[in-house]
Amino acid sequence: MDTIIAPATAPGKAALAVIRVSGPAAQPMTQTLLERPIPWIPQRATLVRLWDRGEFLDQAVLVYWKKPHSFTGEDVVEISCHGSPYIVQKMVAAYIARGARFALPGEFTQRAFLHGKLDLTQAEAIHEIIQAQTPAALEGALGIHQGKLRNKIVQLRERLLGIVAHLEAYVDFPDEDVPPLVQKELEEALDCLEQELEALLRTAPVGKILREGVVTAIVGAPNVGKSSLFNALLREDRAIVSPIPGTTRDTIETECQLGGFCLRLVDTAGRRKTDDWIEQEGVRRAEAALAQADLVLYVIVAPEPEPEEVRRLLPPPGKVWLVVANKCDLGIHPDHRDRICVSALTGQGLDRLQEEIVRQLTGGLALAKEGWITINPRHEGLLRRAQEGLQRARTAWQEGASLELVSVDLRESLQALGEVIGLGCREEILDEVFRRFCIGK
Ligand SMILES: Nc1nc2c(c(=O)[nH]1)N(C=O)[C@@H](CNc1ccc(C(=O)N[C@@H](CCC(=O)O)C(=O)O)cc1)CN2
Ligand SMILES: Nc1nc2c(ncn2[C@@H]2O[C@H](COP(=O)(O)OP(=O)(O)OP(=O)(O)O)[C@@H](O)[C@H]2O)c(=O)[nH]1
Ligand SMILES: [K+]
Repeated sequence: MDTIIAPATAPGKAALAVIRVSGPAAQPMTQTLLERPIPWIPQRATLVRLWDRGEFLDQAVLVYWKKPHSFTGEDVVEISCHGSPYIVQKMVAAYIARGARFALPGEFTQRAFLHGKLDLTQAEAIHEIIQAQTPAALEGALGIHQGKLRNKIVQLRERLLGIVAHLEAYVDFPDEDVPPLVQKELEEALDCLEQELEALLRTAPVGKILREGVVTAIVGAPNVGKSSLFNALLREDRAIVSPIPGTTRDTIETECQLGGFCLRLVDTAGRRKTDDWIEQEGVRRAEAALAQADLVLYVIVAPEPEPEEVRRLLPPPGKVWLVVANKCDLGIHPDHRDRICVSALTGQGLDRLQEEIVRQLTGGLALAKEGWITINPRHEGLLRRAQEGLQRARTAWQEGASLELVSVDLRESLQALGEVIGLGCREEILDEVFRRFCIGK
């Protein structure tokens, strides 16, 4: 295994910069940079002076982690130097000159995974901890980093393994039928597994919006108060409001936090001035424009009767669609008695709107038991595969197929569950996961 190096802190000027070196040569390479020898006591900070071929580099704090008791499971040296990009560059160059290689993105975490320090869900969670945009996203990522998802998957896998073992015990005795009592027991165990997979799968949509933000569209007829509502929602958490120029398109995206979610108000600025689009281009066009939204706030006016288009527009499936009656300070028409009524002007009802948005986004109580633990798209694909395996096994079982065939399907499920935590994953899949990380992670 070669020795890798990368700065662990972000590029740019800062009080400190941390450089991390991992691999068998971390210690001997560092030795050649030290002004004088040090005792190399693991996990202790040592103040050192570093030199490279007669050039003074910096005074720094060095921490040595001895294999296997390190983040990566290899010998690790961490150098905390002054946060000058030049110092960082020279330090890295000094190690490269001694045979180290600049680490690929995520390579330290990849090595931690390879040495069994983390499973794949925990490794992924490190990236998510860093990327978290909201307290809820962070809470979920920290939970997965602690092993909550891994434990769940390990438990499901062990139960399935038990079922397979039980079944396969009968394979060797083709003349014996599986006793009815055992059959019933196995079927119940499979049912139970399927339900738990289903519960995990249901967290995927929340996971998506926790990780990527909630693409939000505020729509409605002209002058109903869309801009005002937009501003009123932003005021909820002004500190984190930021206009971010879109990276892939020329649109301006504004983010705001709402009840633990990051709302991404996309394209509203551009569309705001031509809001008569409903009349102009018809309902179909309107639905197409909303296609990318996760959350649609359809604004109408509280003191007026329900407009006809509200009945005409069918909420697209898979989206949270809320009709919000604004300007309730001017009165509430009986049509809207059961609606969320707000006043963007006075702030009335905004708390309830916020609660309702969160309630709808989290799908009621679906998350309550697991906290904010949600699966990501990679997990989702694998859990679906696992579920399909179980369903095929059930069908085969009910149609009286041979036990061998049933167990083939169950083993396919086992394989998929294993891949969630990184067991038996192809190399390319692992590379794909880790290359999404930032440098030095
Ligand atoms: N300086 C520093 N800070 C850091 C990290 C790091 O690598 N270096 N981390 C990096 O993400 C996070 C902390 N995570 C870590 C996880 C495991 C080990 C580690 O050395 N584990 C060994 C020893 C355990 C022990 O002595 O109790 C092990 O698991 O064997 C270190 C950091 C955040 N802060
Ligand atoms: N009384 C009252 N007036 C409001 C409220 N919200 C908005 N308004 C007023 O309604 C008018 C239109 O508000 P906007 O926020 O510009 O409405 P809009 O839907 O973005 O309008 P367009 O951009 O023309 O589509 C403004 O004069 C606002 O001050 C409210 O809750 N109560
Ligand atoms: K406006």
